[in-house]
Amino acid sequence: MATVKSPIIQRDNFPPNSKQPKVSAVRDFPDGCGSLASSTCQSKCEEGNGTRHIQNASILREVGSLSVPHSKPVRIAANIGLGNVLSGTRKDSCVRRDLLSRGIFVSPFQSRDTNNLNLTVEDKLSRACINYEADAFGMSSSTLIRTEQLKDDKDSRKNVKEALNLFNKILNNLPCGSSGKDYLRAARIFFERGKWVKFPKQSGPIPGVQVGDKFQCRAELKVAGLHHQLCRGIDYMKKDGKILATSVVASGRYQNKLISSGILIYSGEGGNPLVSGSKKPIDQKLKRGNLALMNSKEARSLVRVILRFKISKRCSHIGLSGDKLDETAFVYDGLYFVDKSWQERGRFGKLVFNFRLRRILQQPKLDYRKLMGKLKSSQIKKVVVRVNDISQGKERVPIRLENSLDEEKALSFEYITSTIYPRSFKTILLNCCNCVNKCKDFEICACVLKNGGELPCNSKRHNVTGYPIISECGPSCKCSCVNMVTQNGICFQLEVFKAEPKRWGVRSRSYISKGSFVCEYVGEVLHDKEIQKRINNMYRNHLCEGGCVSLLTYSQVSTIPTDNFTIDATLRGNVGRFVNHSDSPNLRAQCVLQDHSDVKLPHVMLFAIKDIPPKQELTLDYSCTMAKFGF
Ligand SMILES: C[S@@+](CC[C@H](N)C(=O)[O-])C[C@H]1O[C@@H](n2cnc3c(N)ncnc32)[C@H](O)[C@@H]1O
Repeated sequence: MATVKSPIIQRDNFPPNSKQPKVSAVRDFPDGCGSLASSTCQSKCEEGNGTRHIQNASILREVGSLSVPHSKPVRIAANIGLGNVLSGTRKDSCVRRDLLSRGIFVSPFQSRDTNNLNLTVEDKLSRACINYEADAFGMSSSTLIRTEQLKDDKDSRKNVKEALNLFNKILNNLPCGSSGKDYLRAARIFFERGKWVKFPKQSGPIPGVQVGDKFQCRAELKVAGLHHQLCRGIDYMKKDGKILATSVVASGRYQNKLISSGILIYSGEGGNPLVSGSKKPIDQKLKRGNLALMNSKEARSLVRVILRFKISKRCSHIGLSGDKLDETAFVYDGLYFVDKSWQERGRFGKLVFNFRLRRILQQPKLDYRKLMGKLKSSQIKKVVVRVNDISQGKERVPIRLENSLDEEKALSFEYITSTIYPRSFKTILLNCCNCVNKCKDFEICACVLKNGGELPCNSKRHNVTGYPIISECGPSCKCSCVNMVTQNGICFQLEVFKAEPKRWGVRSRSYISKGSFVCEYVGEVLHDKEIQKRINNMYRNHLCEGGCVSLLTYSQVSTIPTDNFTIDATLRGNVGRFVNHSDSPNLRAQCVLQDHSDVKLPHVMLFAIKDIPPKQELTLDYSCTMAKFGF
């Protein structure tokens, strides 16, 4: 086992016990200057054609709160004429220092390299960097370029996407929720299924994963093969009897800092009372992750860096004023190598290991300002109004309402969870089956026989029948089988949102897999004559003012002749009343009998006919329904 002595450095700017800002690790520089920004150019650089100021190029950006950087970014390459330095005609001491500090030796012979003659400034610099990095990792430059090309491998990317899709399906089939525990459970199930084997740990790029890829949780990082640890920040593997770091996650729990020039100061693991498992602060030990990073420095091996973005903002809530909205995203920042390590006293006065990681230059740059902007605008900025649960606790899962366009709240109806039948309707209970436990004997089970001798759903509770009307096992059945899919209520995190010009619409915050039960279309069952009366009187003004009515006629969704009844969800209904029409819908209506046996007035249940990714609008084909009443 390697023993590495590292100097203990007491940094003046971080005295023991001093409060240092929490860092989630974000840096910010525009295209073209990020990887070239110097950590050694302090504040000014003299240039041949005038003095240029390089402001704050070396400032440690404290980025825990994802604040916009203090200084304006600088285009150092353009400002100080790197091309001339590389070709040896202009001696800019600042740039030379910068390149040398990165270990890039600018050879005076480079200018005589005939291959270099037609190269642009950037090409020259890239070439110098590739050669340097290839040397550093004991690879030829062509090896390095080949590994880069792997990232474009379409099949690998497809594989990673499929794996993540499956993970999300599992997650969304869990009994609701996307908490940390659910992520862990979903990851366990994902790997237990055996369809996907764990990627063997490897250092360097992961085929199919590209710089800038976003992940919602650590479990997704594991599924993609980027970082195998679900809790720890440093992942490592054994190679030739030594442990080497393969990836690190800068999540903000330790005092990591990202310097604007692609340098991450990564704090070692252990001894932090803020992290579960460590009760009181102690000196960090040179073992596990810390030892792995130390060995990686020696071996000059590549380390993948994943940054965690956390955006916290108060948003306008109804009922819960000033509620905090936290969104997290893990972003793959690319390959780094460890070039320096030291110990210093951390904020709890104990010794911590620090590792300086440098980003490999020959990688796509991340535009952090753009990324942050995107995250903020897509997740937070737009929320004008949010109601946490329009069902007010009546549904198993809260039904959120989000309006990012104006301040309307769409609450002018009564939320009900079961369909209201007309007074004249006489409930005739379904015949129950006598099965015990599961309905297995399809030749005897009365419920299965009503469905043509087949269970209408599979073990995943997905609807698999082509029957126009299905019978579920009812409340008086003695079995406890899967054939009660629609009786458990809504399972997905449905969200009502303002969808101009259709006004309100519905989407899911979680992934819905094909065949899943989404929700019932709940409302008042009324005769069409009564509906027409309402349209002519009660709804008239409402319609004139551009409002919507929510009607679903039985003749539209059922092939069985009905007695002209319609479900009106305009005044009383559930989330189903917000499902809009589409010619290429992702939901379909299925007639279901569960608590009564009247085939003319079944429950109308909405099932997914496609895999539906989160945030995609849920739609149904109901054009004829609207036509019936002249819309
Ligand atoms: C069941 S409601 C759907 C929710 C409705 N958008 C709302 O804001 O309450 C049906 C009404 O929505 C509107 N709508 C539904 N789908 C639409 C579409 N594709 N284009 C325009 N309007 C639509 C029509 O006014 C229709 O009468």
